[in-house]
Amino acid sequence: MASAPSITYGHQLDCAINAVRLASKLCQRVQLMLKASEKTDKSDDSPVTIADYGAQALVAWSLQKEMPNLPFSMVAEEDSDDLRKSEEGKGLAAKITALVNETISAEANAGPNSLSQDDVLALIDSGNSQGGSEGFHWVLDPIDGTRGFVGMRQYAVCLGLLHHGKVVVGVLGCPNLPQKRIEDADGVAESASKAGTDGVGVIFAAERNQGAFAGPLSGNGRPGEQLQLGDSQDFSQVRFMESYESKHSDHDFTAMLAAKLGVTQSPLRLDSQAKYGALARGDAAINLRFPHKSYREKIWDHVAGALIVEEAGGKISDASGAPLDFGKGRWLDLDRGIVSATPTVYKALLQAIKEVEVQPR
Ligand SMILES: Nc1ncnc2c1ncn2[C@@H]1O[C@H](COP(=O)(O)O)[C@@H](O)[C@H]1OP(=O)(O)O
Ligand SMILES: [Mg+2]
Ligand SMILES: [Mg+2]
Ligand SMILES: [Mg+2]
Repeated sequence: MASAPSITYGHQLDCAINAVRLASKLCQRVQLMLKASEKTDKSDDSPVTIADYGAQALVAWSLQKEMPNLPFSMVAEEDSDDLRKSEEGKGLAAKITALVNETISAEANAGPNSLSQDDVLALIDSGNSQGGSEGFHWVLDPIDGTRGFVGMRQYAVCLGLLHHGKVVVGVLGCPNLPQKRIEDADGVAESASKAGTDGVGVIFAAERNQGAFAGPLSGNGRPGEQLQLGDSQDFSQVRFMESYESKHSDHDFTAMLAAKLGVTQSPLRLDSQAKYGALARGDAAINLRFPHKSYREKIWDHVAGALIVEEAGGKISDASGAPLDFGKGRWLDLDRGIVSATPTVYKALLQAIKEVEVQPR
């Protein structure tokens, strides 16, 4: 008996790539003109900019335009509450609407002013799905690493697709990431100021069981370079990555882990899921995230990057080795932190975590 054909998600991958490219264009426009007044602070003290909202609206618009006949469910970070409450919020909503329309007319061959302010607020709120382990759900972080975005460092537009709780498509748009392998922290800092120029801006894309690919963010179609991780375990040569912000991941704990493994190179500190892309193309062999104890992870911070790492041949799990379960709603419950690495290094890393007694604070 012939076996059932396996499901592929090629059309959804193409649509996700187009949506991420469009939203990345909006982010690049805003980064050129960002002012403090266009940034608000949410109740968790994280910043949000007109670009976060605009990118969320554009991804929702683009996906629905390209797949009009499919039911649409999206789990996304932002909502329009703060844009409806105050005069200041309404002013931001008007700016976001103008920005979304400008980007659509410049990049997507649509007429100017094609979306009203209400349309844009509704698109932002279309990201309010609770997700879960049944059916299809898009998962979006319109800007991951907003602090990096504001600080002219790294950030990423991160879009994934869940099918029955498993990630089947993952796309990362990284406008400030160098297209060449990162050799040192200074090089990557410099690249962020050259966004939009030759050699800067990368898109990573993966489909389950079909591999992970990278290529220039500018341009069309699927990125062409397949990523396949090597697997050396020479810890004197291995470099690890972690958050730029020590508030987001415990740098003291990771330093202890690295010492236990015999890693001597200093860490590469980057904002956002750009780290997952950098791991998948071999810029570093380990990515460590140990948030402080009170922090609860959300699925949009890991869905797209996790598939890109796995399809490049890497491993990802929580700190106990348990797989990340993205099918439980908007939150991601896990043991202590999230680790990803090349396969042999990953095994040694889990062992080192067991042996290091002190827990992240
Ligand atoms: N207190 C916090 N601890 C850990 N992560 C945080 C905290 N506040 C925000 N984040 C999120 O951490 C991620 C950035 O990761 P990194 O530190 O690796 O750059 C982002 O998703 C960011 O949200 P946001 O998407 O709003 O930027
Ligand atoms: Mg945020
Ligand atoms: Mg995020
Ligand atoms: Mg975000």
